[in-house]
Amino acid sequence: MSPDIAVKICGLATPADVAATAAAGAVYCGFVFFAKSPRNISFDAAAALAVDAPVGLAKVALTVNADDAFLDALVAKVPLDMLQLHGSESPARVTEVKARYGLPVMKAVGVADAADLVVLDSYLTVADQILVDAKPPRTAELPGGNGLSFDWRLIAGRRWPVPWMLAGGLTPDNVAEAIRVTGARQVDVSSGVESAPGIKDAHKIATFCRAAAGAGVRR
Ligand SMILES: O=C(O)c1ccccc1NCC(=O)[C@H](O)[C@H](O)COP(=O)(O)O
Repeated sequence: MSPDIAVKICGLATPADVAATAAAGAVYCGFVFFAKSPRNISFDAAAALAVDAPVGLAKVALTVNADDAFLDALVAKVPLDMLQLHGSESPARVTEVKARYGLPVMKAVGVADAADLVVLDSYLTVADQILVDAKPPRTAELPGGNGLSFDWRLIAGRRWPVPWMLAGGLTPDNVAEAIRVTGARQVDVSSGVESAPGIKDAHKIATFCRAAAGAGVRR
């Protein structure tokens, strides 16, 4: 697979998910720690997956407005390469988390309109990466992983001074177009590579990664 586009497969729950993600050439795998999510896993389960993950597959922990006690326990138990903050954490909280754990932090920002890009800007000096995701509907149970896209034209031609990842409603069928419109070099997917909520599909993971790599080659 071309290293031109880095893929993150989020919401892994089983050794087979990790194996499929690595075999497909993804660069990152994500573990969700959010009780309401169908993808939520325990620290023990994540630790077992992370310890057995192939070298080179970056392990990302996704949390939502987690406090220090939660993050202390997570980081003590699970070997991680990055923390993904997917709630309403402020720039000051991102700074605190980076300093406390010494891990790179990716801040997720929900985008629905141009005003959200102003919010995004406020994280550029504090986060190591930005996850540019679809803003969840007000009624959504989950702040992410809803399989919804935003209007990619909102960020067409935008460039930021830190690495960023496109997310939200990506699928094997639309990821190439999403990359073409936005110029993303990294993409993140969860529900688009599932057969049911929380159940990853190895064939969809492979097809998604191939489609992303193909889009990178054509850029
Ligand atoms: O995936 C979840 O269940 C989840 C729960 C709580 C916060 C965030 C969550 N997922 C965030 C992700 O990183 C997803 O990959 C991203 O939002 C894209 O999701 P999807 O639209 O399903 O591909």
